[in-house]
Amino acid sequence: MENIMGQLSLENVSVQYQGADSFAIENITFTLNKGEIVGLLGHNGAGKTTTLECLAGLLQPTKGVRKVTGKLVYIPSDLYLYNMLTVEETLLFVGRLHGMLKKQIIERADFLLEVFDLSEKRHIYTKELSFGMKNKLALITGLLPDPQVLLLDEPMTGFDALSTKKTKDFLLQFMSNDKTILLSSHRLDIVEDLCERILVINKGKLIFDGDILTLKKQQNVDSNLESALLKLTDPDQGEENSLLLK
Ligand SMILES: Nc1ncnc2c1ncn2[C@@H]1O[C@H](COP(=O)(O)OP(=O)(O)OP(=O)(O)O)[C@@H](O)[C@H]1O
Repeated sequence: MENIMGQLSLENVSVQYQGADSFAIENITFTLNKGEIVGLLGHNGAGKTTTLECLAGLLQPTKGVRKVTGKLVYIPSDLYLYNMLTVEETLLFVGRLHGMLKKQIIERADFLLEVFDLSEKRHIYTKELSFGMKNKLALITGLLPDPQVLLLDEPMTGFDALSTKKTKDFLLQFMSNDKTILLSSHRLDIVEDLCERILVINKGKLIFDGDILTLKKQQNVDSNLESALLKLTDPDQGEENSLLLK
């Protein structure tokens, strides 16, 4: 891989958790290029979070190599927020961890709080936010340092319809600045709206890497990503599925 900012890859990566008798993910290989927004799909326990944590550098692969260039931010699905900090204090704290100046943090926070309709909550303790608002703040903490690579695990859980629409629009706008996003979600409507390319993990193995349209064509499904995905991950089709990997 050339040293292009915003590129990331896993090469033959396997992870076996301590005490486990099998791999959580096995022999995973893919590259994401600058400017791509890619969906990471799979059933519960398939290995999506393990893959994201590997890319984020939080988990050391048992085997294989991880390569990332550029500033990367990972927002887990259950990001811990300090209860006794206000929304603004949380952003000042996170911004400082990223080496940002106070003026920079406040400017960017003003902008992002406005985008995500949280301006009125800036002096509220995080413990007083609703579930959806906490998840919005988690996403804002990720966007605050303007990373080149964003890894998102179920980023819009608890968002209402308008917030989901605004967030999708914002992420597409964010992408036009040549960012790279890997988005893990069970919300297939969100994935279809944002991503052309998807990675599908099934029982720890990458069984599809390609365009959503290609998957639908291969599975003989006209319009519905859910049906195509269910056909792909149907255990009875396991043999055929391994042939679909590009
Ligand atoms: N800390 C851990 N220790 C041991 N096993 C783990 C650990 N974290 C995850 N696993 C196991 O690794 C496998 C993959 O889990 P992972 O969390 O990556 O799945 P996922 O695709 O993100 O699932 P979900 O959609 O439910 O969030 C599962 O079998 C899970 O039980």
